[in-house]
Amino acid sequence: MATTSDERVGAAARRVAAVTNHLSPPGPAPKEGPSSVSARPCGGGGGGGTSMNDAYHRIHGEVPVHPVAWRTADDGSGPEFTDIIYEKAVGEGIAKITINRPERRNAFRPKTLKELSRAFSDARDDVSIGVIILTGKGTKAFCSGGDQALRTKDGYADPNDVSRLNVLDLQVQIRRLPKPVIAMVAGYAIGGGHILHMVCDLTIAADNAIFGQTGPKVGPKKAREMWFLARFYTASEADKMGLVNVVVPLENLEQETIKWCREILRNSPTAIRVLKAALNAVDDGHAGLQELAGDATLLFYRTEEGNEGKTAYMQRRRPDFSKFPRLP
Ligand SMILES: CC(C)(COP(=O)(O)OP(=O)(O)OC[C@H]1O[C@@H](n2cnc3c(N)ncnc32)[C@H](O)[C@@H]1OP(=O)(O)O)[C@@H](O)C(=O)NCCC(=O)NCCSC(=O)c1cc(O)c2ccccc2c1O
Repeated sequence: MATTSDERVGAAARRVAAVTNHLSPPGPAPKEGPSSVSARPCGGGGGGGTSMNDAYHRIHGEVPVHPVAWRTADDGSGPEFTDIIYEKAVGEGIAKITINRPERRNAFRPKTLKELSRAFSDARDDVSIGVIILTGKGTKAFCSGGDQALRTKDGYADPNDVSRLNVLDLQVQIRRLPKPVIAMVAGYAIGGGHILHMVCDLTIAADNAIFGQTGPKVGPKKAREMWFLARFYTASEADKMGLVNVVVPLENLEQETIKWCREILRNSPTAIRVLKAALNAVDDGHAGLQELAGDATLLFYRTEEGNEGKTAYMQRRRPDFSKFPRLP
């Protein structure tokens, strides 16, 4: 039977209303904090915006933007940190790792990298932590790369130590860490410091950020331009070439970063873990696939079906997989 266009529009409107009613909570929108902003950006840039009256917002409420209370953290595995500040937010799943060498524009020396590695490892193992912020002390620099005073012909070395390019291990550690790492960038991100923000999952840049030299994530022509000409680029230019996620006024940098963390923390940790591995797998070749396959194994270990294999082995019997469906 033919339907008129009015009937079709009416039916579509009824379907939308039914879905909306189904999703709407009975009461007013939940409030999570003393002050809040929209959880989904309105318009480009992702920098927040006004509240929207859609189903997502009615159910999830606003993302709070009140400041976090930081407490000093320690991995308990070695000497006290000197080159970094390691903190965790009280009552929230956020860790913050700050390179603390502002007098050197937060250049990293091998000691800095060892401490960074310890902190990232602790944040990874802490199941209460869901997002990690990497930043630099002060507003002048995120990180100016390797400490040139400690550069040798074989890499970088602290006095009496062996030279090597030890930042490469940290890059891999961040890349493979199954939790989002957000670079919170004010001031310079140069050389090895630029690569550090590139290997983070997201970058929130202050409007005073300056980027120099790049990894493979911008278009290949732009990457070559950055490497061959060694120019510096402003936050707004970096934004245009997709090098950062959002640019915010310097005074709002931490507030905006925390808001992104809180928004991420509302989502499934397992989904985020697998998504990070899947997004990296394209560029990381076999190492990326190994990580993704490892995540599939982890999911399998957590199933009844996975447990049957282990239980049968421990009980010296054949495993019985007959009750598990062979899904199409
Ligand atoms: C970052 C700057 C553009 C900032 O300029 P600004 O004018 O604001 O500040 P100053 O230049 O006056 O610096 C203040 C103070 O800090 C010292 N300093 C700054 N950066 C470094 C540094 N990287 N190492 C050592 N010291 C630094 C500076 O000397 C001043 O000290 P005073 O005693 O004079 O007060 C500008 O500072 C700048 O251009 N910095 C150098 C940037 C640089 O060359 N970075 C190294 C790039 S290469 C790299 O990082 C790297 C490391 C690796 O481990 C790799 C491993 C494998 C592959 C590649 C690697 C790699 O590329």
